[in-house]
Amino acid sequence: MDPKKDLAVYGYGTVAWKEKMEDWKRKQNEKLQVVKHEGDGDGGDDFDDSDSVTLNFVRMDEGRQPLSRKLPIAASRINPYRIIIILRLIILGLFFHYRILHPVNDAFGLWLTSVICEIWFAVSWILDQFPKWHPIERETYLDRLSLRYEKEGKPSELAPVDIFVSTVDPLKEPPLITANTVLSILAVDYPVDKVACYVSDDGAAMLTFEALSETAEFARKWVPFCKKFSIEPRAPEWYFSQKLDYLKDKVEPVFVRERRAMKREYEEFKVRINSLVSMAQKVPEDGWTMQDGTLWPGNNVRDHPGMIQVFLGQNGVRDLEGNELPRLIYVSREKRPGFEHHKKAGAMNALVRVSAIISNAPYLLNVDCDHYINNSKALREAMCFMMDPISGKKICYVQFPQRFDGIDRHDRYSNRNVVFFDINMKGLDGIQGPIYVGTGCVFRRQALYGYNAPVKKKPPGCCCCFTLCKSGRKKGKSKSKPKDKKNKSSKELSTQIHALEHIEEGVEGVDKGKTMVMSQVKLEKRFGQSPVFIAAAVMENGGVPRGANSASLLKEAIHVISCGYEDKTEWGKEVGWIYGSVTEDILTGFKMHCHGWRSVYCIPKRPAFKGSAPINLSDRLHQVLRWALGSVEILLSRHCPIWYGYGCGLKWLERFSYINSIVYPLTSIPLLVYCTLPAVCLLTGKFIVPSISNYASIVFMGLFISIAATSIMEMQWGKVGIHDWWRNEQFWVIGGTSAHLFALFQGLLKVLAGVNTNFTVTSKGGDDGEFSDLYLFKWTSLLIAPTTLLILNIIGIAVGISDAINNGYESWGPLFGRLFFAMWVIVHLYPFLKGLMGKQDRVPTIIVVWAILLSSVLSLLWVRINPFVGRGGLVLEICGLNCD
Ligand SMILES: O=c1ccn([C@@H]2O[C@H](COP(=O)(O)OP(=O)(O)O[C@H]3O[C@H](CO)[C@@H](O)[C@H](O)[C@H]3O)[C@@H](O)[C@H]2O)c(=O)[nH]1
Ligand SMILES: [Mn+2]
Repeated sequence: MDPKKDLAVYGYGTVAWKEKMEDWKRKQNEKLQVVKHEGDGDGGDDFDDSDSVTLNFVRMDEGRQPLSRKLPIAASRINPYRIIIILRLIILGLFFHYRILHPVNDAFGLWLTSVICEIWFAVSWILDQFPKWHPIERETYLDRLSLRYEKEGKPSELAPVDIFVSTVDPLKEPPLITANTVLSILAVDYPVDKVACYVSDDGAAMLTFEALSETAEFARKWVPFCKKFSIEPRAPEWYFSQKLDYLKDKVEPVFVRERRAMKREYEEFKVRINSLVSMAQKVPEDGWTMQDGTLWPGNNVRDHPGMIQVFLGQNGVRDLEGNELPRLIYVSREKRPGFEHHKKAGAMNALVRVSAIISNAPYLLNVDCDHYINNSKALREAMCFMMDPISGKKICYVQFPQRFDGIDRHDRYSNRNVVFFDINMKGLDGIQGPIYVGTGCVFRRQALYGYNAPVKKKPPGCCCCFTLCKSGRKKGKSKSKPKDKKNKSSKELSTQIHALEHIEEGVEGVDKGKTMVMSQVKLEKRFGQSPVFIAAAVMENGGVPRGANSASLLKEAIHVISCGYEDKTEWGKEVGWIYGSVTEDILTGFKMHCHGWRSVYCIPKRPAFKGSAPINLSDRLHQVLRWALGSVEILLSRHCPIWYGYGCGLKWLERFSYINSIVYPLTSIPLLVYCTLPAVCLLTGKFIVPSISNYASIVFMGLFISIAATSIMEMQWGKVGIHDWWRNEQFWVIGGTSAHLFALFQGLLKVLAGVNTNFTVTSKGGDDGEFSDLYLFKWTSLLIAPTTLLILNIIGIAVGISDAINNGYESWGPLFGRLFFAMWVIVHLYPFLKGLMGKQDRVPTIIVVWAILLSSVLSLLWVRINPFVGRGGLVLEICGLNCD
């Protein structure tokens, strides 16, 4: 807490005031102690009026404290880290100075190629490094949240949240997994009337529909059980598979009994779901029919009407204990041939609109169907930021890290992504906030509508305003008189982003003034032709407009999920999830940061959400292929962060990071080249550096050490283990030489030839055995490049060593560098090699054939052409030194 700023905000303007307050607080505390003590003494509830007033004061005071706090990384950790970064930068300069002035005379091509690669690596290092300059962590105070918003005897004032679950293919995303996610949502620790769960079914599958119906029924037993015994996690599959001895600390017998009964109930539920799944295996000739005999409207996945079904939260359905349940709503948006549906982003936007009509909560949480709530207080954690009266207003979303279940112990393919989630994202949080990663993220609804972040304004009831802000003063006027718009200074106007020029003042004052300012026509152009949706969209604090009956609302809800609804509107361009990339997440978050919002990274001790990840090599490569492809799509689009959105709220280090997250597929080319160099060197006996001087070896060593040192220090402040770090390094090479490379070409194809990109959903393993999936092998052309690299380098090593044996003692010295270089490639590709071998320690023949073919062709070509070996004319003699 910054006393100068934050205290002023709370109305304690001066330091003297603050001291007085502290003094008062201390006295009150002492008094409270006494009261408590006496209370204990005569066993009594004999608080008199003044005592309870005191108690309330203390509570009120606590309730007024900020709901969260920034924890900067300790200076003793971060300062040495920064020094090393600067040193590394200087050494890098010296390194290039040397490299460029010392070409290899007899292998000029080799030298030039390697230097070009190194320059690219250096650039991408800078893009990656500097956003980590000022990492922070955060702490939340859930008790203060509750003191402030859940006053005893009054209805809870916590803000409502609409929760979105996306699912598309019940075969790859088993209904049991989706059901678990939904159950964990329905049982979340939050007032039930403030939670609504929307499940988007992009596959229009009757299986999903029926599984959801079963889930709703089971929730009536499951939810009261969770709440009664405060169990964690509230996804039954994961709760019951926890390997802990719940009988150890002599738990209540009631609990033991009910747990056993519940476990049986869950088993039965599972049987029902599984039988639904097995029934869904073979499609009847004339399509599916529902239980009441009518044809399932979604029989044609690409051509079906919009469907909405409210499962819970209406008609007085209650749980077994008679309590209300959160709402549960099934939504499958309309699909027609000839209409682009925009994959997940499109599905999310449909949900944004449906939910605006049905519940219109001011906050949204979105999760993938496999990301269940692992910490039932997750929503409260997010609210500690969003509902903070001072800092909350500027926050567009609270992102939680993705954590995973069911990953092999060694995390062979770096599925956990720990380096990204625990180092890079913390770094970003210190700038303008983490990027959005597609799941486990709580949004402010208004931020999704494409508004600008609010500008700082005078806090209400504060005598000593800490900033003077133009817009804050002007607002009062512009509300009453739209004409005043012209008076706005042009500077202020220029900070507004093009698409929003006609919208006054961002989010604030939506309730009161905006409807008047913005004409209905403009709103319709922006949000589409639904008066009900528009009425909901302009309400800053959510809530459903009064006087609407549910039948007409449902009709409107169907209207807003129709396939043509978004035509000629700003959906996907300025509003909602942004279209144009299969990694819609990066783009959507980027747009918000461009509007000046900040996001927050929240890492509760108990992970808030958990999901699954593909653990076999082929699926994993396809996943990173999709991610990289999404990045290339952004790179080549108008939203490319290199060009887009200057003069708006995006901070430059934040921009660096966005640039980094979309140009990384380009690194695959220099990486591939660099990984073939050692083999080339070994085969030709040349090297990328001339035999080096003492000075050069010091620079090289320095670079090496500084690289190691920055990594080690990052691991320290990020609390990442060496193992996770190393997996990340390895996968950087594996992904870089395969998936990223492919993505680059596919992305170019898309732009040049208009080939459409697919969203290949990753299959979420069912509950089958222990990591059997890890050894699953599926042939994919993604495997060719890394395999070739591996074989080339192995051949290189063999050739190099046999050469040295032939040529005697002296040739071992220079060989050393080359061997080291080649080994560097091989150890990075090692997990890949393991993946190729599958379980039986045998590489599938097709790969061996391909790889041997390719590498021998390359080696032969090599001998014929030999382009890197120096050609007299080209040799530059710049330094004139003859080092040996
Ligand atoms: O047409 C589609 C395609 C996908 N999805 C949903 O998108 C989600 C993510 O798909 P998944 O195959 O699990 O992708 P991952 O690579 O695991 O997902 C990460 O990366 C994606 C971006 O590529 C983000 O959308 C995800 O939120 C993020 O978890 C799933 O819930 C799908 O049901 C749809 O709703 N409609
Ligand atoms: Mn996933």
